[in-house]
Amino acid sequence: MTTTERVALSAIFNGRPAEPSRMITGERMAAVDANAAALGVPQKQLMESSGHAVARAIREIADPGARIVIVAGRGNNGGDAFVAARFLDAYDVTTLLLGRAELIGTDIARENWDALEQADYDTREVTDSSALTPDSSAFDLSEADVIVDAMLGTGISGDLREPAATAAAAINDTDATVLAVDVPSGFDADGGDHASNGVEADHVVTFHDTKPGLDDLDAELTVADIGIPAAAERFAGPGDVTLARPQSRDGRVFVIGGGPYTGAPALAAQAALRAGVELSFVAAPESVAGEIQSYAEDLIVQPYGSDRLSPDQADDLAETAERHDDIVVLGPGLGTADETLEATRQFLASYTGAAVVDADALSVVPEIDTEATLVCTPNRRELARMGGPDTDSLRDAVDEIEAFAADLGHVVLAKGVDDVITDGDRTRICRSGTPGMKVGGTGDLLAGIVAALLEETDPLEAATAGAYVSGIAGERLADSDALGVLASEMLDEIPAALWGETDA
Ligand SMILES: NC(=O)C1=CN([C@@H]2O[C@H](COP(=O)(O)OP(=O)(O)OC[C@H]3O[C@@H](n4cnc5c(N)ncnc54)[C@H](O)[C@@H]3O)[C@@H](O)[C@H]2O)[C@@H](O)CC1
Ligand SMILES: [K+]
Repeated sequence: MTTTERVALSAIFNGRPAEPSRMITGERMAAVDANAAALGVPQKQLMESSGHAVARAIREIADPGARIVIVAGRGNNGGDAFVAARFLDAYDVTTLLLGRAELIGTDIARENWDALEQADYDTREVTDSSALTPDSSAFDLSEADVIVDAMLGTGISGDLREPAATAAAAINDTDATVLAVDVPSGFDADGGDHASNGVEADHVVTFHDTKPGLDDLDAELTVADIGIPAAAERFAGPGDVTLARPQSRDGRVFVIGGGPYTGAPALAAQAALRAGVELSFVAAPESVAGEIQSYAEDLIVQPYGSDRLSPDQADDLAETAERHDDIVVLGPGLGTADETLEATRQFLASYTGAAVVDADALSVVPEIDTEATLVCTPNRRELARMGGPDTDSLRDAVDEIEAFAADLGHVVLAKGVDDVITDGDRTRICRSGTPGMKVGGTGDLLAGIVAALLEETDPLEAATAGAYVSGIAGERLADSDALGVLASEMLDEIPAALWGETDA
């Protein structure tokens, strides 16, 4: 079947006009799901939609009265199928759970299992997967017209382990039509690989968007709309934080800043430490190194012999950052002296690693060809000076900012009341924060947080999560009408904003 036919088929199932769907990884899907929950659409509601979509697909391929066997795992993929069973009263349905019901892994899947039991549906726990093999008399899978594969969804990677492996072999052995829920069990929705011992499906009903690699399988694919609001993808939320949250204390941030100003590099470097990096370095002129160090004993300040950054230091700094695989923050407090701007040009021309570019260093980015991976963090004024739109409301200028980022070839995090984060293709808006955060130093904080998150994830995700976390750090300090927040106070709130409950 061609992609166009698949899209057309999915339109029939969804009852909406065919439109080419985008691709989403399983990991990002979980983030969008968490964002939806924070917007008031809880996952149990999405599970209900998913189950309903599976039932609709079954009605397309099997006549009433047909024998349907659901083989479910103990995760949410199984939960979707428990829901589907309730929509299939016109069929002869048996739901098999691989394992014991007490071990169902999530509340929402368990609640849907309990509902089946209490409503007297035909449910069975399979504690010994050999019960499913063809020579077993315990359960005859071969009687099924349709087998629903709801063992494993987007929560897995690698070859199937037992009992799923035996069950998959038994399913593949039958002549029944196999319909997979979300992905065929064994399919890695992040990498697009299919385990060699995975389920071979004839139909796949996947949710929200197709997943990488699904289109290449020899199966009929339906993409079902399950009612996730577009805002769950568009607006930064707690799911974005989960994606970018550091899992271990790791990595080094290298702030190149200071000269005319000293607070800015110190704030950026401290924010990176608060956001999980192991070491935070500041390369700064000798004349101000002591002052920067005096703000925080946690920083490692590396002085160079001049009053301000100049081309003499550029190659050395790029070489040092690359040797240690540092994430660079370029710009805080550097000033706009000609020789400093020349030094930032030279640095970016030779540097090939990752960097957050902020403040005075931003103006050179449009003129420079660089192999570095950059996240540029302009405020309104800096964005206009770089050649982007000049606007009061970044949100109204989203399309222009997106086009600007596409042209620039780097991720842009434009800072305003609502931040706009874009790589020129994918674009997000961040609404967290308080009016009081319109104070000196919060931009430096954000640069440091994004740098730390770049250790963990890709530039767009790091910038999105960084913007959200910085806003939550501000919200934690003050009611939205309190205008006295200080960036230095926000530092202490970063860990809770990043690792605490962010969806309250
Ligand atoms: N994310 C979303 O937006 C939604 C997800 N839903 C469903 O939830 C599913 C994801 O659910 P879960 O995250 O609970 O994960 P799964 O239901 O995919 O299962 C995860 C379980 O598989 C086990 N596992 C991992 N690797 C394995 C391997 N190689 N062999 C055997 N077992 C393995 C893990 O221990 C874990 O218990 C989706 O595929 C979809 O069906 C839907 O309910 C609706 C919304
Ligand atoms: K599945």
